[in-house]
Amino acid sequence: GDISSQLHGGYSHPLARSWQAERQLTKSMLIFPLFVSDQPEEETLIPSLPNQYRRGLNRLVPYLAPLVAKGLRSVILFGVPIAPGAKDALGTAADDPEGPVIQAIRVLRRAFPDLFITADVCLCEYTSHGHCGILRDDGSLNNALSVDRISDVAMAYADAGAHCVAPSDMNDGRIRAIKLKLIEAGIAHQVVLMSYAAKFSGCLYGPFRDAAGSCPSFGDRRCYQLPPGGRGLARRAIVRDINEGADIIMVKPASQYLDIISDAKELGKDLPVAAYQVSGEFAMIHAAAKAGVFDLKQMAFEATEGILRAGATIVVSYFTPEFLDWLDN
Ligand SMILES: NCC[C@H](CC(=O)O)[C@@H](CN)CCC(=O)O
Ligand SMILES: [Zn+2]
Repeated sequence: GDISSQLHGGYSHPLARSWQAERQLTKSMLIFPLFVSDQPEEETLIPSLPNQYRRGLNRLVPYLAPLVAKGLRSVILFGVPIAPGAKDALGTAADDPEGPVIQAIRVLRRAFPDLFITADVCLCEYTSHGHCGILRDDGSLNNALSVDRISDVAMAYADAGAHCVAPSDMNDGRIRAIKLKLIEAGIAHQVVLMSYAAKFSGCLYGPFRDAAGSCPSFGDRRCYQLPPGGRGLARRAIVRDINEGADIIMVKPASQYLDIISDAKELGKDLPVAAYQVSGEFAMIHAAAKAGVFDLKQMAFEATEGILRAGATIVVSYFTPEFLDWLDN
């Protein structure tokens, strides 16, 4: 055929094939989620989330030290208060100075000075009703009270030393509220604000909710997480959060929402875009590999490289420990 129809030569060698990718997965792109329990000695496997554990404060440093030595650069912390009576309608335990997240921030900052510590900011792990905010009597979210509470919790984590706060609540206006409080406190210059800007309601969070005990006690999150079909709504939420001061835009889940990641990169071309490969995606890959559908490592790479191809340069991934080994050889 004519010259322009010949493409095979351009990817005829493994290195030439790798050159076709705009973005290559590196260890520094990975953020590793950690479930921190309020029981200091706990180390409990989470059955629905392969190889993931709920760990108490005293178990974190021994677990992370070898990972940091292998090149772990960043973690995101999720507090799991399992002490009886820890939960109430306001999620009071979320910013308890003796609570799991604030204590873990302090311990990890001391133990691993170079580790980038992100604190997830939400109330669902701490509220008796399991929703990501404060409710009205009719069960709907009270936006003003929720935004004020979420931004207070973000400030508590920033004050404790978190390098980054990442509100995963999806209340309207929480990015602006957090940014304003950071500015008022004079620390806006030293805290990264990562917004879960386009976070969709769906069926992919089950294993996380098992791990974090964060299932809503009634109803669902459809009135505040985005409807899976809402591409325009996601674009509007992304633009809104960029304008409210987000430093990083996150899309979640990832593989079922690659178009949204691509939109986020188009709308936020001057910001880093993150994507969260959520618990359901992770568990699905493990289950399929166990069922013999494909090789686990190959699929972990294929799914993650697809997330990068869509435009993400930061990936929240439960595969992080494996990638620290896989990316070395
Ligand atoms: N704050 C919401 C937590 C939310 C799950 C949920 O909607 O319950 C995600 C954590 N940010 C789940 C993450 C995951 O499934 O891995
Ligand atoms: Zn939540």
